[in-house]
Amino acid sequence: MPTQDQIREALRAVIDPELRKDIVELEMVRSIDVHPTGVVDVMVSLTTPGCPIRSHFQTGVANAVKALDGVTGVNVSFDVLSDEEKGNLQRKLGRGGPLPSGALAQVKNVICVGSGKGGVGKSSVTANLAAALTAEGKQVGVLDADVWGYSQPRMLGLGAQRPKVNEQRRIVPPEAGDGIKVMSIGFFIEEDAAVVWRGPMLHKALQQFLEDVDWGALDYLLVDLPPGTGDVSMTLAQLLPDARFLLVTTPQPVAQKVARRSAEMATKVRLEIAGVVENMSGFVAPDGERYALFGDGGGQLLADELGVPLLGKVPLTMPLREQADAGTPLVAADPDDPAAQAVRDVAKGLIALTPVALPVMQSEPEPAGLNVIPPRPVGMSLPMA
Ligand SMILES: Nc1ncnc2c1ncn2[C@@H]1O[C@H](COP(=O)(O)OP(=O)(O)OP(=O)(O)O)[C@@H](O)[C@H]1O
Repeated sequence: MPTQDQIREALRAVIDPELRKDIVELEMVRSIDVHPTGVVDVMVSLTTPGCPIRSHFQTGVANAVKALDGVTGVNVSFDVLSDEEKGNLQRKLGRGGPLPSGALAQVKNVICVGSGKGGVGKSSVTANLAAALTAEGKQVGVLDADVWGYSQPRMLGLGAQRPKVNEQRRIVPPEAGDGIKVMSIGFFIEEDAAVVWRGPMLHKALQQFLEDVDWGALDYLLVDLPPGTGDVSMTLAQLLPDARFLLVTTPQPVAQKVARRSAEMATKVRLEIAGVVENMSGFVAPDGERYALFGDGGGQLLADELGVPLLGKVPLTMPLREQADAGTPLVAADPDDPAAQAVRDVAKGLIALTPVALPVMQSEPEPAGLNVIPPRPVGMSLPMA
């Protein structure tokens, strides 16, 4: 059976990726209890209750302790450093200013919006959902991670913007509509220029969007993923372990099958699936008549298969497309349009699903052998105004 000291020593392997020091040195290990059965309880103190890297700590601690001889199980729980402890930590780190808790430290919920295939309206749903959440009084950011088919700047009316850098050397996201903070690769390259980068370069760009952008306090950060299950989704899953996944599909059974692959990917990388949105769910003619152009029921089928809620069925309406092209989401321009109403329902459903506060959590032991902390490559430099 390991002693407390041996466990503490093993926990030096768990690094806070933002402060770049191990959790023992940072005095974030609140308590260690070793039970005669070989079960070890570890409590870790976070700098902020909404700490986006919480599950990294959870996995890291579980793996580090489980590797010790005689350990039969690990329970990881969390609390938050007191103001005094944070002050001590600040002094220890030799910083006068506030604790650098990461660009996402004040982001309460990260929702990745994905789809199995392109063209199902994932970007339109994202832009309108951002407007709908804003209308519900939430603070919202949109990260356009659809690096090859970025469309958020256009859909949110920010086409020609160039982000600036503030005094803290953070990128300031341009704001759309009622204060929706937006970041997109589209801000950094010439219009219609093909984005040829991939692999590590992409990873760094996304990382910079997450870590070096001054997102500030947000209730929701919506991430518009590229279609499918490629590199970007995997990278983001690694960088955003606490994100949840919102799956957009169309009513056809074919689309639903493809979307399920995305869901499987999300599950594999341990992203929780929040729900399904069925888009292009019938065409509503100007006289209000509904025609099921793409069939019916695909969204519900997918939601049932995944055991998650169908959060909305967004019909095809011309104004949704027109407003996207004009740069004002339909939800903001005409909240009573049937498609806008459906997206507003999705927003309400999402809010209802979202835990409000983060109490002290008790977690199940994690399986061993997982990647604990994502690599933190040196930041790449994006051209800025
Ligand atoms: N409910 C809808 N009613 C009318 N038009 C829609 C609807 N949803 C999406 N569209 C239109 O369909 C086209 C594709 O939508 P969008 O770009 O949002 O899809 P996407 O899944 O994000 O595509 P990609 O994967 O290529 O990024 C756009 O022209 C958009 O305006």
